[in-house]
Amino acid sequence: MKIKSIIILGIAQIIFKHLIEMAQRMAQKESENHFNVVLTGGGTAGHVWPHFALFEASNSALAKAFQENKINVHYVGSQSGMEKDLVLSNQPTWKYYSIATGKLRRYFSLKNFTDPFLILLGIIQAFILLGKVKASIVFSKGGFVSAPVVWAAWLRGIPIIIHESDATPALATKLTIPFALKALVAFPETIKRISPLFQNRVIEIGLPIRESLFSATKEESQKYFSLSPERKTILIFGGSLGAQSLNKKMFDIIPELHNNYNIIHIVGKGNKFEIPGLSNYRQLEFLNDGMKFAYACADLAICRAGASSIFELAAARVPMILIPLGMHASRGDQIINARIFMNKGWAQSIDENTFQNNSAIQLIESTINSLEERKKALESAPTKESAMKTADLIWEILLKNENNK
Ligand SMILES: CC(=O)N[C@H]1[C@@H](OP(=O)(O)OP(=O)(O)OC[C@H]2O[C@@H](n3ccc(=O)[nH]c3=O)[C@H](O)[C@@H]2O)O[C@H](CO)[C@@H](O)[C@@H]1O
Repeated sequence: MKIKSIIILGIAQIIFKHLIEMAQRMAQKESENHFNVVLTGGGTAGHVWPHFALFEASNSALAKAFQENKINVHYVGSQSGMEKDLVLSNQPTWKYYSIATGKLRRYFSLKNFTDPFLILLGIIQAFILLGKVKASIVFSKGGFVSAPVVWAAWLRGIPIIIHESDATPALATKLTIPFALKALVAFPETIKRISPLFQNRVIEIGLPIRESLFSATKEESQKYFSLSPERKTILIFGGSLGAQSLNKKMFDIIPELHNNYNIIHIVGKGNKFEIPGLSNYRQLEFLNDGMKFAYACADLAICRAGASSIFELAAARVPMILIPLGMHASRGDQIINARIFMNKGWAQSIDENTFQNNSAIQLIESTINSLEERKKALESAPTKESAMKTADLIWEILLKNENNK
């Protein structure tokens, strides 16, 4: 009886030891294979969608690892910026965290006295958060929310990659580049605008574009908007927030354009305006997944010259008339973006003050008469390769960092 108990106890001990070892091995393997990728960027959609593109890049190791649950994605944005809505409504498996944000203005505002404290609070919140989620890497797409996250990541010694979409570096890029391991740029022209001190970390990579944007056909898109397949379609939009002054100019000429064309007009949240009696005119505030239908059925786009919009349109081979946001409301980034696209033959660019009434209609008509030629010129524009290149670079740095631990 005693011998029997000793044998049973012995076997139980062996099984127990084996189970513990197995659990330890699994935990070790889990931590070896698990990365915590932290994404940040916000304010407008151009600072958010490129993140999505990385995880849609088919065949990229990063996207595959994410599908195999080897990557946790954590998004750090603001409490009220549009990044929150876009992430929460489109990415159910990503975790969203908001931090305090403050703006660094180059003009007088009473908020200039309080915002530095918000920025400091944002840095502290981001520092705690990055530790809590055990961040393996930070990828920043710019916007005011991103700088505190990058600074906090630097304090923690986490590798940082930043990306600038525009041809001229934004303030967030200038403030974060000293702390970044790599600074990616969409336009080759941006490189010369970056301080010589940081040139060694700059890589021209293009602009990551979501593959899903190209998943719709013209026919299904015409059905989606209930538009006549007999007519050419003009897509009008002013970036992700809409552009009130551009909308006003368009409202003046839409009744006449409507005689010959289908029109999809994205006016921006809160900018709806009723124009009665136009059966081939569709007015929307913002398109989420629907943007793929807008690109698939557009024969011509009339829009601002935000970087994501113009790279996406070029990739979708949609001829464009660009009306860049002027110096009165920006650092002039869109003017330069538009000029570069125009010089390459990928777009036409016109000053907002010159674009009005009859001359605007003439420009639109003449562009529609030369669509084939313009589409041909667009064949030299980049398509989806940037998302894959960016995702690969992030993956490479993740692995390298893991091996050096
Ligand atoms: C006013 C302002 O600050 N503009 C800047 C901001 O614009 P913003 O981010 O709005 O402009 P972008 O053209 O870069 O991006 C717009 C994005 O919104 C998407 N979209 C648009 C309409 C819609 O209904 N649904 C939708 O998803 C487009 O597909 C595109 O991906 O960031 C850009 C990138 O740094 C800059 O070039 C712009 O100068």
